[in-house]
Amino acid sequence: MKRNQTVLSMTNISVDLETATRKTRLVNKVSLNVNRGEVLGIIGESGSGKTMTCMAAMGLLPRGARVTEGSILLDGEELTSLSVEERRKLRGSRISMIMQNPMTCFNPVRTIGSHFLETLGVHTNLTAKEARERAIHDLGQVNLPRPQELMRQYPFELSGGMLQRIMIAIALATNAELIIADEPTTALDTGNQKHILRELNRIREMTGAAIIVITHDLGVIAELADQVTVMYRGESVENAPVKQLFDAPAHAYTRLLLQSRLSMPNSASDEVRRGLIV
Ligand SMILES: Nc1ncnc2c1ncn2[C@@H]1O[C@H](COP(=O)(O)OP(=O)(O)OP(=O)(O)O)[C@@H](O)[C@H]1O
Repeated sequence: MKRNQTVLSMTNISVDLETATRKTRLVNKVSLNVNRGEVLGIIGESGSGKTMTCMAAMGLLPRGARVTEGSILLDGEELTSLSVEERRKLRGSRISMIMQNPMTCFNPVRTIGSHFLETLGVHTNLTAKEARERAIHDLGQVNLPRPQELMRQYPFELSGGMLQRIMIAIALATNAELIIADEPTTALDTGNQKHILRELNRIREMTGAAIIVITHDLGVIAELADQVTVMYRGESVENAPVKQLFDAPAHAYTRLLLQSRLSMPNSASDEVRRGLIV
């Protein structure tokens, strides 16, 4: 697969939420592409539809919400016509998700090793011994100390930053083609934010995975993204290469977003942002 090959292509995707009394459009005709080895950043204010767009790609929309129009292609394969079971199989194997709050993604009564081995057992053909070796290797790859010991630990014994890195290691071990990271750095302190950004960057270089990063943080976009989609009220108002977005934002909302974030203090990537924008 070549670097510029499209991994995920969403065209005119709409998501509607239907209740007994009314129908609300959460995502309106959004189109986006992400290529192999590239990072697409999705930015926009709270409630603008960033997560729902990605959940549509994952096949994980909340109850009552569904994709009502458009196409979602993963390596050219249409996902909207797959069954629930077929979509489930894609998650964890070809598509991996890194959640904002990793604590909620791990079962508190199971060890890290047990989570890892279950995922590898379901999504790869590795033997139990190979899976264990792979898990230990990939935990080391994301710079986690003492991976053997980690395999025996429980989620509550670890920090949010470590759990984020474990999720990245699981994505690495399953060779996911597409990784969706929803606010991967929001809950972390500055040091851990930097680690996560570095790991995501390394993964796309090492594996060629396509990565979508949902974020409020323009510093994260500046550091990581190749392409950016700006969302506003359920719509994608601008799609642009990262440099173009910062140098010559085309949409009024993007300009507003850049201005408001420039005047906002603090964030792990402030220095990056300053370097790029000021
Ligand atoms: N579980 C849910 N059930 C129904 N509607 C939802 C659910 N989660 C979000 N929504 C609605 O979908 C719309 C888009 O929300 P979404 O979570 O995609 O926004 P977002 O841009 O990701 O926001 P944030 O940055 O706060 O996560 C909003 O109107 C929101 O109220």
